[in-house]
Amino acid sequence: MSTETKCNPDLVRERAKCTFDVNELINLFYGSEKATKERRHFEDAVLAVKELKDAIPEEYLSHKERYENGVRKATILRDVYRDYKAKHNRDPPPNQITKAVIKDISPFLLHNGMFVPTIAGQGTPEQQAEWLPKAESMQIIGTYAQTELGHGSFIRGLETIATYDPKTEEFVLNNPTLTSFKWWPGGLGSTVNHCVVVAQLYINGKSHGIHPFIAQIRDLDTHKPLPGVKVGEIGPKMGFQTANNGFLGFDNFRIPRKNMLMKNAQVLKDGTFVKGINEKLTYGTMVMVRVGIVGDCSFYAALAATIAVRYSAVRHQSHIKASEPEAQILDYLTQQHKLFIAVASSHVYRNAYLWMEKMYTNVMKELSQDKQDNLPELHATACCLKAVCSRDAGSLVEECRLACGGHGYMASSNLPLTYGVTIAAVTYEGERTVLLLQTARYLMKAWMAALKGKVLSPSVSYLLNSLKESKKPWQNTPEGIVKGFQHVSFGKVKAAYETIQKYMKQGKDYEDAWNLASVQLVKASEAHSRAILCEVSWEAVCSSSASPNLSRVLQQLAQLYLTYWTLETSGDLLLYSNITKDDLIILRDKYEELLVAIRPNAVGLVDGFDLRDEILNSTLGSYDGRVYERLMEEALKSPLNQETVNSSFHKYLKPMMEKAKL
Ligand SMILES: CC(C)(COP(=O)(O)OP(=O)(O)OC[C@H]1O[C@@H](n2cnc3c(N)ncnc32)[C@H](O)[C@@H]1OP(=O)(O)O)[C@@H](O)C(=O)NCCC(=O)NCCSC(=O)/C=C/CC(=O)O
Ligand SMILES: Cc1cc2nc3c(=O)[nH]c(=O)nc-3n(C[C@H](O)[C@H](O)[C@H](O)COP(=O)(O)OP(=O)(O)OC[C@H]3O[C@@H](n4cnc5c(N)ncnc54)[C@H](O)[C@@H]3O)c2cc1C
Repeated sequence: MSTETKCNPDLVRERAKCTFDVNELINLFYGSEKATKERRHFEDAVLAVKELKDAIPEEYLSHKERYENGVRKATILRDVYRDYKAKHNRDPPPNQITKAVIKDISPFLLHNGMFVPTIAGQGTPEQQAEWLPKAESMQIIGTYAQTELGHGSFIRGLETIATYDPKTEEFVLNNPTLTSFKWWPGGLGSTVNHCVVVAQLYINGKSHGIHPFIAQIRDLDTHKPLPGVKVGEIGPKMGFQTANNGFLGFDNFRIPRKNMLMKNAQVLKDGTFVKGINEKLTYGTMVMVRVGIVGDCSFYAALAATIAVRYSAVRHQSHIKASEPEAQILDYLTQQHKLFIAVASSHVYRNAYLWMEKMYTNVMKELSQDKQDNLPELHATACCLKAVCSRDAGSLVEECRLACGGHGYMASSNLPLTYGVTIAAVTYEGERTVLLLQTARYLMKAWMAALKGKVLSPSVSYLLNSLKESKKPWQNTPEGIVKGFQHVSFGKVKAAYETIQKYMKQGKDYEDAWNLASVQLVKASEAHSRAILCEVSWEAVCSSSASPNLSRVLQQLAQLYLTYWTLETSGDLLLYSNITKDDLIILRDKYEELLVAIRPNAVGLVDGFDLRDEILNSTLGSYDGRVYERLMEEALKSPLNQETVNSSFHKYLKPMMEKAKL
């Protein structure tokens, strides 16, 4: 990081005000002092590679150049990872340095994030032995090709067909319609030579549902599509420009029988289909990635908050009091209201991610012993937390962007790109509403079990408690607020269930009643997520090992999150809990007190995310606060500023002006 001496004086003053040890926060956030050291060491190693530095900002490159530059850097980055592993005999520590290098999304994202994990999670030991070493060493490059032009959410409706031919012991892949073409997979456009293809399995004319197959689609030497493969790139998007999303269709393309990933279901040589213990295990990679997305949301909220808080400390505009100099915009309570929730939410998502990761690891361990009891809870929880955190994180990033005024609209602030990337997670890996409805299915089942007095899984056990206990008077404490959110969830789950029952009594069948109640069902899932986020994050803060100085600030942040959402959803709380108008007024005042209490530590808190300038990649957010200098330096990089007079003057403007004289 830059030295204090070169810093903008406002930031120096802000840092001097901080009441806790920033290094302690960094170590707590990333797990330990050792983890911080290792992460920084790895980031240093990456940033020392000269070839990874861009000559001009990516925005000035064409679509094609941007992709090619992305691949170039992704391959260099991959070498750094390999060298680290060879030297240290372990993978590099978790880090976000790809953001400093690729800036947008790596064309290898799907290779590392879904191709390799699907082989590991869905392949037999023999299949793993065949493909994992090649994939991990990048002898082959892959993606996860599931979504099609016609179907993304409803994967049982996928149209890609894999027909087993017992004579040759091969599967024949076909995309019989335009809508059956794979559409979206990252890296598919021009990068990968292999993919996991999710296709409908047919044996002797009988359908056996969707399964994952490994297909080599390009020649390893020439990179040309193999005969029977039609593949290409889908074009520019709102973000993900360097992710190289592509399309793919097969025409009687044959792959050997061993290319069906058979850890779960199997096809024997003679065409006998052997069912797996649970067909939903085929969806396993998606569950893993949804858990990871909660962690990504923490990162994106931290990144946007760091940029916007530092900028707000440096930016002066207008007066709070006419007699005083222009105020730092961070001193306006409205600005604190916009920004501190992003800081607080990043911590909440981080704690929720760590909690989910534990649940995921436990369930995976249980599944390896053929125990599936906790899989539905994992699926339901990953669905709703992914859905709620990604939507909230997108809104927080956008709010941070807006909070930077006009400069937040500059690409060089990195907030527009960050918004494009963050908001994509609302859709990919399961569209928000669709995932919330998955959780609602689970909540309805849990509710029916609660009505029968059955024991419920831990994440929904509050439904049973709320059913048994009479509603207690509201308590304006963090624990009281957590209970309040559980009451809201309880109330919404109950109301959605009763709405379904009402429609069924009116003669509707269950599916129609479900559709008619689905707005309520989605709201019930959201409320359930909020209750989890509040409970998990408050418990994490209470049990943390932080020093008293840091603990005080972390508790303030957690309380800010709880109070913010109490005020945002006060209507729900008035409907479903014993909160009163007076309680809400007390909490409104408390919320304002929290903003004021957090204000002196705002810069220290974002320094505590330890995101270096290269990762922030922002004119507004750098550690030294040289905002105006950087804005000008970046503007001067525009190709339009490399010439005094642009040729369009002679071609168009001058003739127009001369015509106008006639
Ligand atoms: C919406 C889905 C889950 C519906 O699937 P479907 O087979 O139609 O299931 P049902 O709705 O009928 O539910 C049956 C039953 O199964 C349970 N279940 C569903 N999924 C899982 C699961 N993963 N694990 C465990 N159990 C599961 C469900 O709860 C039901 O249980 P009941 O007891 O109530 O009967 C499905 O179609 C789906 O997942 N859709 C989303 C598609 C998606 O996420 N695609 C991602 C593509 S890859 C991508 O986007 C990559 C992005 C880039 C990046 O990551 O960076
Ligand atoms: C940036 C990005 C990267 C991606 N990368 C990949 C990849 O690498 N590999 C891959 O396979 N896929 C990828 N995808 C595809 C992604 O997984 C799908 O777009 C996603 O699952 C949503 O599916 P859909 O597009 O079919 O949306 P749709 O399902 O068509 O959604 C459209 C609308 O219909 C509603 N809707 C749909 N079904 C229901 C229902 N049952 N009940 C109520 N409402 C419903 C939705 O709520 C939404 O409002 C990517 C997508 C994006 C944006």
